[in-house]
Amino acid sequence: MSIKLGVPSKGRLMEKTFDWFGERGITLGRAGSDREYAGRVEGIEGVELVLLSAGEIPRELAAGRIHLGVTGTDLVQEKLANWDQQVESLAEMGFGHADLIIAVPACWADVDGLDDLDAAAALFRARHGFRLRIATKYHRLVRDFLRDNGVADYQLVDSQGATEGTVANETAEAIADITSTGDTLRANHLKILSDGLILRSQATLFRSRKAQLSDDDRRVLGALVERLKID
Ligand SMILES: Nc1ncnc2c1ncn2[C@@H]1O[C@H](COP(=O)(O)OP(=O)(O)OP(=O)(O)O)[C@@H](O)[C@H]1O
Ligand SMILES: O=P(O)(O)OC[C@H]1O[C@H](OP(=O)(O)OP(=O)(O)O)[C@H](O)[C@@H]1O
Repeated sequence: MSIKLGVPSKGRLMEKTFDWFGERGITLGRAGSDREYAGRVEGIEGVELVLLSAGEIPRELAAGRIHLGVTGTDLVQEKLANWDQQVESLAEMGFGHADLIIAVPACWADVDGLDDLDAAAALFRARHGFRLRIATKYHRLVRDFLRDNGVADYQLVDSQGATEGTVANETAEAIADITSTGDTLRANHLKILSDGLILRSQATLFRSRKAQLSDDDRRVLGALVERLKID
């Protein structure tokens, strides 16, 4: 047996994760070409690298198929009910920062915060006969946040990408999505609600609370955590 470490298989998160481990003396890399999803680990024995979609890492951790995994806090909290019972956050890694926010058309002069959104939603329903639509892929986080903030008269519509475009395309009136520079929101004439921050996310190293560990695995995990200087 060995400790399985799940890392995003492409893009910004993968490269920065490789750098983060590299700075701590553990070299991660692809086994072969850029297209190959097998990984290699140098600098520690008994650790196996598994390259996965960032969006699948939460589920793999919760199922216990990987012992450790790197992904965004947004994806863990969205995809796992009672996420902290299934995984433990070991280290915030200082990259992949993104804020999950609610945004509305910049031209909605009367809507600044959630109370205004609630009022606009009631008006919208009375006028159009259906609920104001909020496009998102973060259904759990958005539903919980709006419930906790007393906004009820809306419906979520699923958007798995290019979410900011749904307002111009008239498939939604508002959106909930992640932003980092704010460029995509500005380009699509959207503004963030003044109290519309749902979650601050960053890349995080998680440990599965569900994965089985042999005595050897426990030793390797202890050594790895020590090497990564995690308290
Ligand atoms: N513009 C951004 N700036 C910083 N972090 C971002 C940005 N966009 C996404 N992220 C973060 O990266 C993670 C998502 O990465 P990625 O887009 O590779 O995942 P995914 O779309 O679920 O993966 P896949 O397409 O392989 O299923 C999330 O945790 C998110 O918060
Ligand atoms: O604030 P910004 O720096 O402009 O970044 C925000 C954008 O980045 C993400 O999209 P991504 O590139 O992952 O594509 P997606 O639309 O497929 O989610 C996110 O969904 C926003 O659209």
